[in-house]
Amino acid sequence: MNTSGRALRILQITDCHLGRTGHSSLLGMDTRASFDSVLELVKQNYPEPDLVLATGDIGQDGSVEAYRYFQDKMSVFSCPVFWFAGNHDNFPAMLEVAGSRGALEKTFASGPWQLIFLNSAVPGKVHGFLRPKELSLLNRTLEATPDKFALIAFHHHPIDTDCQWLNPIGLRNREAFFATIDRYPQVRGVVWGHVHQEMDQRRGDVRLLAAPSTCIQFEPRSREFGVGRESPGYRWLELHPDGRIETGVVRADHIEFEVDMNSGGY
Ligand SMILES: Nc1ncnc2c1ncn2[C@@H]1O[C@@H]2COP(=O)(O)O[C@H]2[C@H]1O
Repeated sequence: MNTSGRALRILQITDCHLGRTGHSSLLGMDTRASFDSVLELVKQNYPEPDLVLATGDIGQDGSVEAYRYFQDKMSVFSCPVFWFAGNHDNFPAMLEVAGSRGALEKTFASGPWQLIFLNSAVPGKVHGFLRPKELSLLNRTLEATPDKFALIAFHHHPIDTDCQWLNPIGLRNREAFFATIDRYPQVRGVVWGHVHQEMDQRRGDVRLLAAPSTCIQFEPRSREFGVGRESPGYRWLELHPDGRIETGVVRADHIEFEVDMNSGGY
């Protein structure tokens, strides 16, 4: 592997839950306003990523307008922006707005790194599942690129969280996913959204990472659904030429957001 050169800088934004109009909200939070605040923060702290990765639940109501809003906002970045579906998304509407597969491509290679984006959404369901087609793409790509480090992204969590209520709605066939990546020592990271909170764990040499939502947060360590007090935010990742991943989460702590803290779900 070529271990010289600089790191590939990635911005991960996730679970934006954007709606059809400027008045759309989730549990009382204005999701366009919180998304805009997170992007303001990105502009100040991480203005020139090499790639933006939006890991699902970009829209809340499946409307074309929500994806248009997202796409317009992404035009501030001069780098490639990749997005894929979560359980709340509407793939045909995403495709209509994207105009071509461009932003919805499944793989991207840069220097010593190979990125693979999978669709874990199951129509009409909240939980995730990687269909044989997705696992086969994963397997094929990893087999073809043994000389590149790999980062894999999809929407649903492939490991349990410390929130009991979230565990049944993660990736259901996680064993098949891990059985696949265990055959490829070049895999260095897996990133996802869905859990509306930060996670950073390891499984051997593989970093397992989740990012906060750009809108409401879920309360960590809770048996039942609970809204978290933390602010919306984003994750940055730097993929180094020697296979190391540096990463962190930044939150919009300076802004007051309205959210219904007593909600029992949505
Ligand atoms: N009280 C609840 N109990 C279980 N699941 C819930 C509850 N409220 C919402 N959900 C679902 O859990 C999902 C977690 O993330 P999503 O934003 O995908 O959408 C959420 C809802 O579909």
